[in-house]
Order: sequence, then C-alpha cells, then structure tokens
Amino acid sequence: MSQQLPTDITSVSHNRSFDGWQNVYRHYSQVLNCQMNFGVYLPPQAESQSCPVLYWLSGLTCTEQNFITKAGAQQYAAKYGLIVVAPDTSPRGCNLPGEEESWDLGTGAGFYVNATQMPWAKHYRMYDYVVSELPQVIAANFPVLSDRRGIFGHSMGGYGALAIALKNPGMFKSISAFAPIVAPSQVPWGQKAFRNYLGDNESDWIGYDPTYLVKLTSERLPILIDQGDADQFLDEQLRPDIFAKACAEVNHPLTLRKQLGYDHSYYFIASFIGDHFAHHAAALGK
Ligand SMILES: N[C@@H](CCC(=O)N[C@@H](CS)C(=O)NCC(=O)O)C(=O)O
Repeated sequence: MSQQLPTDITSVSHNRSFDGWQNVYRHYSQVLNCQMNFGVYLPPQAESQSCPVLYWLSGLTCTEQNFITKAGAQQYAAKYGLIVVAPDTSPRGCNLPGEEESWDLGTGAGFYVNATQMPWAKHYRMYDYVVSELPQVIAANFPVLSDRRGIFGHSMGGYGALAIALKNPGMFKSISAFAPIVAPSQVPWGQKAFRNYLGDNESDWIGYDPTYLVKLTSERLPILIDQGDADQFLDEQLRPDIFAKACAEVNHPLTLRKQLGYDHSYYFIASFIGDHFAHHAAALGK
C-alpha cells in the first residue's frame, strides 16, 4: 500500500486562464491538523521553466476562492510569469467551541499567528502553515524558484504579509498590501484575535505587529501599500498612518498610496492589482 507523504496534494479544480491554469488543491495539513484548500495559478511559462512565486494572503471571511475569482490576478501572473499561491485564511471544520460564532474569530479569521490558547492551539497555527508547511508543499509539487518569493495580501492578509515578511528577513524579495491592518495590537479586530489566540499578555502580541516589527528588522525591503479613502474600516481598524510613522522613524522605504473613493472590497483590489504585480515582478527579476 502506498504511503501518503506530508507533501501529497489532490486536485479540486483545474481551469484554463490566460494560457495558464488556475488550479485549486486540497491536502492534509500536519501543522493545522485538518484538510486545507489552496489556489495555485500556473502561468504559461511554468510549462517549460521554473518561475518565481508570489504568496497572496486574504482577509477576514475569505477562503482561497475570493482572490482567485475576484482580483483579476491571472492576466498579470501570466504576463510576468509568476506562480501565485493563495491559501485559505484559517483551519476549517475542527469543531472547536466558538469557531463558527463570529466572522472575525475562528473560521475565516486565522490571523496568521500560532495560537497558544485553548481551544485554538492545536489547529490555529496559520503562521507556521504559511511560513513553513505550505512553501514545502509548493516546492515539492510545482516548478517554483524558492529563492525568488514575494508576498502580498488584503486587510487581515495584508497584515499577515507584512508581519511574516518582517519576521523572516531574507525569505521574500518583495512585499505589498491592500488596506492592511498595520497595527493589530492597537485596533479592535487585532485585539480580539490576539487576546483569544495568544492570551491577555500584550507583550506576546507585538511579535506579530508590523508597526513594532518594522523597528526591529534591519532588512529594508521596499513596501507598497494601497489604501482606499472610502474604506469603511479605515479609521477604526486599518489606520495606515501609524505604520507610516513607524517606517519614517527607522527610514523603512514605504510607498503608501491613498486611493480616492475606493472602499475595502475586491473592486478596489482589482483596480490596483496590476500595479502590485509590477512592483513584485521588478523585485523578482521579471
Ligand atoms: N463580513 C464583514 C466584512 C468582511 C470583509 O470585508 N472582508 C474582506 C476582508 S477584511 C473580504 O475580503 N471579504 C470577502 C470579499 O469581499 O470577497 C461585514 O459584513 O462587514
């Protein structure tokens, strides 16, 4: 009988897109202790050569589907020859108490941390999943150039992209975000997630907080952030100026663009996704 490897994946869907393939796969995550879906866009170039890889992290309530169906990313991934990986945003179906009670905690709201608190700790380890397990699964199954990686995301996923890149100098060559939660320790979404997943000790939160992390790192990867000024979450949850101030204090290169009239939705993301691909492609040598 054949044994299942930790990197084994099964195909969920397979669709032709811009001469490449938008695929979805399923695998058993040993880090999260559950089945997980993830999207992979394979550009036409991947048929004959290895390609750089871009990781996209989605926001609250999302699955792997939101980005691949709404952002319009495939045309740019095909143009630049980039493989794009889009994981789900949390473990699912773990039957934990409270897992399905609110849209900003539990299912759809993994917050890219390693939970230390019950009942979450055995499953809610999205930080290790994105930093370690998923890249191993991707490298074992797809023609990626693992030394040419970028990361980007939206809202909770924008925070995740910033936190993960800032915590892992050298792992990524490019980084950007749409409407990220830049200071999770200081805003209600982040405080609720961190209190539940990490406990009441706020000193355990700042190790995931981009506004704090940017002051610790010596790597100075240029960051592109787009933020709509009609975003319904701007003043209470996102507050990009806090991050701009922290970056200015340590001379971290940040391009923060305020986009007039744009809200928090994927209509906003789709409007500027091409600019983000151009930003990543330049840094990834495409
Ligand atoms: N459920 C919330 C909104 C949640 C929300 O806006 N989620 C964003 C990320 S923070 C998203 O990407 N939603 C999925 C989508 O627009 O496809 C509400 O109704 O106010």
